[in-house]
Amino acid sequence: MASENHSQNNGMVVAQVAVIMVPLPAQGHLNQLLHLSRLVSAHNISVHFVGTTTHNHQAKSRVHGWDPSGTTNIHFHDFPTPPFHNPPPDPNATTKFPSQILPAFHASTHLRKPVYEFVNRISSTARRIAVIYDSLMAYVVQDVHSITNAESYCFHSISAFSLYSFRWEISGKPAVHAEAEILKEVPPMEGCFAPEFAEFLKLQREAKKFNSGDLYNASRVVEGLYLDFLAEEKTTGTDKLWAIGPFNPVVIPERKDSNSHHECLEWLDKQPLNSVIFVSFGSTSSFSDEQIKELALGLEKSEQKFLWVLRDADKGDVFEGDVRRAPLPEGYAKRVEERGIIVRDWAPQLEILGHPSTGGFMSHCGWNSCTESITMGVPIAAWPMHSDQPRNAVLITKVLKIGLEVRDWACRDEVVSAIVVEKVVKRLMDSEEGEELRHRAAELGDSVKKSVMEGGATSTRNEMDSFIAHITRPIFSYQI
Ligand SMILES: O=c1ccn([C@@H]2O[C@H](COP(=O)(O)OP(=O)(O)O[C@H]3O[C@H](CO)[C@@H](O)[C@H](O)[C@H]3O)[C@@H](O)[C@H]2O)c(=O)[nH]1
Repeated sequence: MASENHSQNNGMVVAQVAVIMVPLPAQGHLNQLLHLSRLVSAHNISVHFVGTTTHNHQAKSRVHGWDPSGTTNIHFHDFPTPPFHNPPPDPNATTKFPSQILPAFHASTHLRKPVYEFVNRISSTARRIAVIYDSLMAYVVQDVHSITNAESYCFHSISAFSLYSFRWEISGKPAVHAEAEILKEVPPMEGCFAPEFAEFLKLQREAKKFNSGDLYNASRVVEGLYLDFLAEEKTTGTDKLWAIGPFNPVVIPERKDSNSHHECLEWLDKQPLNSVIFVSFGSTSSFSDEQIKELALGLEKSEQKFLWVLRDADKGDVFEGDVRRAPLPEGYAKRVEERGIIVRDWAPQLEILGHPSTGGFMSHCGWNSCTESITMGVPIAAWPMHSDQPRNAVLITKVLKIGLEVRDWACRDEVVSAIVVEKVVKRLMDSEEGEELRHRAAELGDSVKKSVMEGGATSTRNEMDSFIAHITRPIFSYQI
């Protein structure tokens, strides 16, 4: 059974390449490498997704837009880790960085030995092994370079704009190219991370021994300039860079039966075109009771339709322990029932953004949320909370001009008032300015979809083909 990616060797079928994904155990990272697994496996390449038992389960149970269990050449490999502390998030913390998941990150360092052994075992089944690892999992894959037919590719889970602007800030903000003057408006990284995260970052930096190329969940249509800057820099020890995003499906499959989808989609079915603002803050943000009350009142006063996902940030292990159910103002659900719904569980975000009734997205600007919204052509009301999000907010509102600011990062210690929420929601959903943003977002979404589906010189499709050609390139052996 020899095929494009397989050949016969003394009667044994040997694949040209097998790919091993090593994700960081946090939803926004698991999600991206799982989506990438789908894209790579579509090239008739076996993909091995390795992780802790609980996080592999999390990744599979939450994915939207396709079904990993229906894909025969994606294989999940679950590895145990020692038990880790699993505290709930603190909704009242001043820094919003999700420190509660750091014990899970540290527990994942125990994967170093089992992952090395696994790659070693798999290395005899293919001529080449391509290990694609999250830049925050360098520690785990550091021994792989001793396996002669293994190469490793570093996946950067944030936008090219954010990554470049972080590096620019760290290198002392040197003079910038005229086209990149906007970098001067990016807020400094103070307040973006918890100090304890530095230790984990250092571990990764020190372990990064070799790198065969960099992968980005980014599209040249959206971030071409910053991808070029990153390519020029070569700071990661390689001049190979592929911009193969968005990883998320760009077309949502049709819904089959009512049992297989979330009820909020049926509610959306009944709403007019572009009439609903989707409000959701990813998997790492928690709001204080006071902030939730202001947000609730602002949405109510805006008199716009809304679909609000109100849930706390993930714990390190999402399947263990209680989850806080944040209170809403007295009688709120009843008062807004004609216009809004509140979802307390995991919502099908990609499908919501792809629904024709969704006309705006109030988001914390995590990179997955940004790419999903850009792909589906939905403008964003930006409410950054931590990490790369203030940078993504600048990309969305000032570079791409497909969004408005809700939370001014400079005032991040203050509660965002109901009045601010009301005003921004009205501007986005019920004004000429909002219409223009929706128009621009739709145009960008179309270009991104074309770049994935139709190809062209600087398209995602071309870059993906180039990456696949690179990892499946012939292997020459010389005998003297
Ligand atoms: O009810 C929900 C909530 C979230 N999601 C999905 O969960 C993901 C959330 O990812 P993202 O938007 O990137 O937010 P975070 O979970 O906060 O992501 C973390 O990881 C990202 C990638 O590094 C960073 O950009 C963020 O700042 C960081 O907080 C997205 O795919 C959403 O579609 C759902 O499907 N349903």
